[in-house]
Amino acid sequence: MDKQTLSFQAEVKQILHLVTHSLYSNKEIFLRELVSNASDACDKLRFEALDNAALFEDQPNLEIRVWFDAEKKTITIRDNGIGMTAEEAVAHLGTIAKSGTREFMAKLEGDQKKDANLIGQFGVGFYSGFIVAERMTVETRRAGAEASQGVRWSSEGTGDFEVETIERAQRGTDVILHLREGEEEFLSAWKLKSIISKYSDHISLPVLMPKQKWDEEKKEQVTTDEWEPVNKAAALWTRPKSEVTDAQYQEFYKQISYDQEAPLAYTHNRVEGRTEYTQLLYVPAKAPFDLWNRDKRGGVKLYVKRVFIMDDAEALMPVYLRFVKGVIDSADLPLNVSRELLQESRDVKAIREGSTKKVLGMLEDVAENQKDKYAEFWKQFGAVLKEGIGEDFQNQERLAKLLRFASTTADEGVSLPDYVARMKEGQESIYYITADSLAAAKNSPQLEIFRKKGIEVLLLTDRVDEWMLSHLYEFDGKPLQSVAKGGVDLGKLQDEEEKKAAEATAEALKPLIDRLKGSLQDRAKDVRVTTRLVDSPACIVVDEGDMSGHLARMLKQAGQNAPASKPILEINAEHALIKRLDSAEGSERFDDLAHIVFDQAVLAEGGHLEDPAAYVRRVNSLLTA
Ligand SMILES: Nc1ncnc2c1ncn2[C@@H]1O[C@H](COP(=O)(O)OP(=O)(O)OP(=O)(O)O)[C@@H](O)[C@H]1O
Repeated sequence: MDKQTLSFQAEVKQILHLVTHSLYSNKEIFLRELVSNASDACDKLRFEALDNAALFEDQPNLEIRVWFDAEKKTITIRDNGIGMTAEEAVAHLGTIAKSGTREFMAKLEGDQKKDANLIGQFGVGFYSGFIVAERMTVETRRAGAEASQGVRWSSEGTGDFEVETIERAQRGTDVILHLREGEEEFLSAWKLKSIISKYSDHISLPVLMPKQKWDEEKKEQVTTDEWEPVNKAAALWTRPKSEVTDAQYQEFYKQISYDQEAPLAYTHNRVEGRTEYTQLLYVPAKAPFDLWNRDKRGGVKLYVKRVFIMDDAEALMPVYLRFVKGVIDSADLPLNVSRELLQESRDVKAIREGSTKKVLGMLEDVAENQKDKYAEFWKQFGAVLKEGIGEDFQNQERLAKLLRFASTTADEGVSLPDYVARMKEGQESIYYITADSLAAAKNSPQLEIFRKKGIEVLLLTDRVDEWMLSHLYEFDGKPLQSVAKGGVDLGKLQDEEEKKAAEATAEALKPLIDRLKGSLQDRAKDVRVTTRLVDSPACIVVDEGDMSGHLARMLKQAGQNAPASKPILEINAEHALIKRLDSAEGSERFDDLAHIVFDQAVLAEGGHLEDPAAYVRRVNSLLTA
């Protein structure tokens, strides 16, 4: 191919702009990114060579070399990995933004564009070279290709790049950084070594640099022809726990997650027995921008006997733990395992179960010993963890203990064990209400009797709550009961006298109730007297088996059909408005008043009126009467 000049794809240009303008405060990461790419390229070669050993050519030892040239002001990162064809170089280094780039760029707005943390979370990879380089040249040849199929790619990291075919005997890739004015500090063996050992110690391949020697005559360090490894070259997770420092665990996390913040917790174990594997798993402190995407594959990398197999091996973690990052290295799986095989493997099932238990254990530990941290975790990931209640029956009880809610006692952080410990004598159920917002839940008329009697009610406002509750019937032997469904049965909490009085009132109001049923026959399934209200005239409840108003609204918003079931109107016999209604019986106003009472109950519950204009007309006619 003759020399061609091509344009970067729009998203790539944006990334390049961000890289050179925003990541300046942490320049040295360029070396981490490029060494990591070199290591990935070697992993890929090792993997492809499983089926085709000829790809190793005459160089079976995979390695990365880093050196600099003080005169030319260049730094070179060389790997003898998989290399790239011309098409691959064009696609990977310029015209096809990595999956997620577009979505990511769309998410960044205004000032956020300067936020290095967000950019870090995404990982800028190859382009980070332009933080320190005014030009990057890549010389590469795909393993197995002819020497005449070498490629030179070169760019100043602005609008476009050049590619041409070159002769290249050496397999793999050289990335050559032509440093910008002012970046000379990186032309130092000591500096480069210290960056490599800081960021790349765990890389499983040797990273070599030319050996330095003290020259007595020149009185300075000079570079020799000998190469020496500058990293430990043992994958972090293969090292015994006692030899890995907290700082190294944290650094490894940054590399695999692109999260600049320290993880919330991590766990590192070697599991022996029928299935043997090593796991190093992290729970992040902050949710990634695409947490809600359930199709997003998990963040766990799979290795088999230290050979990298695949990123994002989703079969290794349940979907509701998709925020977990880390590495699992199995001793049992075949090296040529595919995603499909993973789904069916019994070993994978054992690994997934073991890893799930470990993650839950980590979370329990944080919840128990670092309550503030757990509260923050809950804000970030709580709603995702709730998915587990319906998806992981085996661990449902453990998960239920990890849940946190708002309640009528506290705005956040209430656990089910907390609730149970505070239950009133004679209270048999765990009461809850679902609503669109905390304010709507708190002010719901259905809570009035519970407030009056000092009974705590959980206030659930997450979108997944309704779904979760359809899988969680009880906790600690106590049923979970909605205060907006069915009749209120406070069981032993209600004394006999109260019950008798309620029955007597119901009897006395029978004619009124019958009349109301007539007026509202198209809107209410039933009308009855209730003891659940204190200050409000009426409220809407649904039958035990029916869908709650909150869930029906959510379904409608999502464009789905909610089964049409009419609610039940409950009235407060003690309320002035109901008394007024009673005395209006027989008058022509009765119908208007009945509808107003019903509409107000719908509004108080957070519902929408089907005919708001009719409501306004009725209220106005009363106001002007
Ligand atoms: N040294 C290399 N050898 C072979 N291919 C490379 C090398 N460096 C980069 N590439 C190719 O270029 C692509 C883009 O690299 P880049 O670092 O931008 O992203 P990435 O490595 O895919 O993602 P990330 O950095 O987020 O892990 C890589 O996926 C790989 O295909």
